Amino acid sequence: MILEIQNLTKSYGKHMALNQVSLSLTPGVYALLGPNGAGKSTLMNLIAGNIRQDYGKICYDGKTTEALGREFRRILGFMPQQQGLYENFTAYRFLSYMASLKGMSRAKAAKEIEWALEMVHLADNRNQRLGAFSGGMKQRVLMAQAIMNDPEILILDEPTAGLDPKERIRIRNIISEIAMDKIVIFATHVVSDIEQIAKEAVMLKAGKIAAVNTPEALCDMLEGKVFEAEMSQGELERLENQLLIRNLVKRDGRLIVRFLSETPLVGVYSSAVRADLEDVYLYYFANGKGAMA
Ligand SMILES: Nc1ncnc2c1ncn2[C@@H]1O[C@H](COP(=O)(O)OP(=O)(O)OP(=O)(O)O)[C@@H](O)[C@H]1O
Repeated sequence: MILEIQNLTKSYGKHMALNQVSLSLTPGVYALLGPNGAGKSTLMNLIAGNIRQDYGKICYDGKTTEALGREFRRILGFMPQQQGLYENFTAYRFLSYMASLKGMSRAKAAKEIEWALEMVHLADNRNQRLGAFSGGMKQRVLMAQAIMNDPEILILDEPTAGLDPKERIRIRNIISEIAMDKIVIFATHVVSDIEQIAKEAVMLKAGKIAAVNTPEALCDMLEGKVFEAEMSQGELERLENQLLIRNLVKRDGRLIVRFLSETPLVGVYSSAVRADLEDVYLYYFANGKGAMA
């Protein structure tokens, strides 16, 4: 199983949302990280065939997805960003409807719905209306429709958006449980969602791939660029424009500052620390201040 994306390019009018993106994906979870507008949804919608690229191609096991047509759609599960669900439908009716859109027979649909409801822990809520579901339950029912038919490729567009930490963990656990032998693409802004489960992280920035590697290797690349230092408020004010600050903690009137910098500080003792994925995210996509990459 190999999904190859070659030079994928897509513009909306004059705005190039995706610019020559190439990726090679094999079974495992791929985290798609990037700020708002980076092109994550565009990339996922292109793979799912919801929109068409201007240039480039997508191949699955050597054949283009266009040539595969319906055959490709059968092995694909897609969870869109939360949108107006059929609020008056019960969970079961919604899933039956989605199963019929996927062309499943009644008997097959009944089996798949049971399995998917169990997987997302909504078996007891099957007869409740979606309008009465919490945000987390809505996300889980959207995930249920994506995993019906046991897809080989599973695309999840921000499945944890707007969820509390408990629901987020739940979704993450469901993903790791079903990810075996599947190519899973998981878009998120929340680094902690994917830290434990991603085989590789794809850093997407302004429509281009800024980096793609294992979380471990991405952290290795920041060796010697992440520091901690104890400083006074005055020192912080003097230095803050030179630093990309990850966080600050106050201890006994002094500040412990974790920051990214190309070089150690002059005049303040700082020690290099091991980078984590949050640091990597900040390195590529720093909010407010310019990122380093
Ligand atoms: N249908 C459209 N028409 C015009 N511009 C679009 C359309 N869809 C997306 N864009 C633009 O393309 C760029 C990429 O959008 P996209 O939704 O792919 O980003 P994203 O990384 O998924 O963002 P978010 O995290 O906010 O969902 C953005 O600048 C967006 O405004």
